[in-house]
Amino acid sequence: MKICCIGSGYVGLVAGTCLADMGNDVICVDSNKGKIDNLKKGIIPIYEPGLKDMLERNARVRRITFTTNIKDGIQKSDVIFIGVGTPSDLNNCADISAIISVAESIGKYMNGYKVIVNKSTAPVGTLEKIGKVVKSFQKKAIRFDLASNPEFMREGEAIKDFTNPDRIVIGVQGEKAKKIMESIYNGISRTDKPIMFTDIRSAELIKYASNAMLATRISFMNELAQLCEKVGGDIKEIAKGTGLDSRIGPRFLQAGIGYGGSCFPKDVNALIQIMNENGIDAKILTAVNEVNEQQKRSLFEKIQILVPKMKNKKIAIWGLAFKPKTDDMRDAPSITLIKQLQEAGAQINAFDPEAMDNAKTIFRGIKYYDDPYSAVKNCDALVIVTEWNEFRDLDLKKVKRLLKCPNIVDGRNIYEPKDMKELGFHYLCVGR
Ligand SMILES: NC(=O)c1ccc[n+]([C@@H]2O[C@H](COP(=O)([O-])OP(=O)(O)OC[C@H]3O[C@@H](n4cnc5c(N)ncnc54)[C@H](O)[C@@H]3O)[C@@H](O)[C@H]2O)c1
Ligand SMILES: O=c1ccn([C@@H]2O[C@H](COP(=O)(O)OP(=O)(O)O[C@H]3O[C@H](CO)[C@@H](O)[C@H](O)[C@H]3O)[C@@H](O)[C@H]2O)c(=O)[nH]1
Repeated sequence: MKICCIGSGYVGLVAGTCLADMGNDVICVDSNKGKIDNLKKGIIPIYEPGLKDMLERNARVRRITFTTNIKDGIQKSDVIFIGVGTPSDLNNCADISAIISVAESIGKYMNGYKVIVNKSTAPVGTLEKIGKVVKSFQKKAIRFDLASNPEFMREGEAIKDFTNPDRIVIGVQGEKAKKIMESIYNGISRTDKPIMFTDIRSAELIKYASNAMLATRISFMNELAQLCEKVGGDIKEIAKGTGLDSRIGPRFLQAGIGYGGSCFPKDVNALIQIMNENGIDAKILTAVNEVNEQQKRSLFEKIQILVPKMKNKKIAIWGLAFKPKTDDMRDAPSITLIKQLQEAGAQINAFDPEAMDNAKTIFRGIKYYDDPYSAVKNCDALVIVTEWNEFRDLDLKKVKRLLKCPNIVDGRNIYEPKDMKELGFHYLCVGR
């Protein structure tokens, strides 16, 4: 199948590369010339395990190519995947202007039947808008079909999630487009993963419902963690004990410093706005959001317990990315924390295995270090913000020797409170 992926960000690039690896001919289009120039040279704009190898393998045989020429991409393809960004606008609604601009180009340049597939997360009704815009920009009537195929990949696990997903959701009308979509995902469906065909509006809502449900679980556990800190109890034991109920399941029950990233915060907000616009008071999701904001701020309050006067104190931070195995800083809880620390007059020493280059575009006045040990030297406290695996096995006796004061605030519960006490740390974590 000849496929064009418009938007070569996280989703477009990972989906495009995997689709090429499944035997399709893929053209990746992006309006950002610098990004495309780099991709042509094999420079990948994101850190995603496994992506570089897969991309190189497919680029070598030209199964995947890159261009800024959207007309070319559209005309040479049978199926067009839209994967452009849908950031929050000033009212916290999803801004779909990039999708609409792509729809205009598709209408203008299409030269034969196409299946137009939206992969970007967008409000219910967006696919119908895309259809109207495409039609209104056509010079003569050319048939096309529409599909909503939301993407559920997680950053850091994106290749695995795309090639071995729990489900593939496709909202589509018409047998022809359904067959084409089925054949694209044949490689995946053969491994017994179900393709769920549904109506277009349900497909659009399934995406928001999934992210909002997961965010709800996290906020619920974070609120319970606050209770544990008042009355005793260990939130990790509570997650384990409740997660053993097969109706609940163990995943996405980790209390921490609040959810971040390019999806949960913006998608929860967008669903709240969609509900409000339709006269529904989004009580649950409003609370999910509020608990998350509170949880992000709570880390600073814990540091203050150990370091009451923050002015000119040195605080080491391990982990800046919103989660491990990515260099993505979008809506990372580290941004809230570092702002609070800097306002209180603290100096920041930071280390992250992958996200420091991106962090440098966000923060001012921070010192970056090449390894976790150098970052803690002479600091008044160490704060664990992202649970990179490499932080779990470090020499904590060495960390204690290097710190000026043996204070650790562990926002991700990666260590055991009992072990830390035995090692002589003043150790605060979340809900235990
Ligand atoms: N990041 C994720 O893990 C993830 C997972 C599932 C779904 N999503 C959703 O997928 C969509 C894309 O997310 P992302 O993280 O890949 O975004 P991104 O910001 O990383 O990438 C979007 C890309 O689209 C390009 N673009 C914007 N307007 C364009 C235009 N008119 N023509 C061509 N290119 C254009 C940008 O230059 C950018 O490279 C969003 O709706 C997001 O919510 C993201
Ligand atoms: O038990 C948990 C699990 C996650 N998180 C936090 O939640 C955020 C999101 O994590 P995760 O879902 O792993 O990362 P994303 O890459 O943002 O993926 C989410 O958002 C994507 C974009 O919509 C979807 O495609 C994915 O299915 C969905 O998991 C991060 O800040 C995590 O630290 C917790 O605090 N506790």
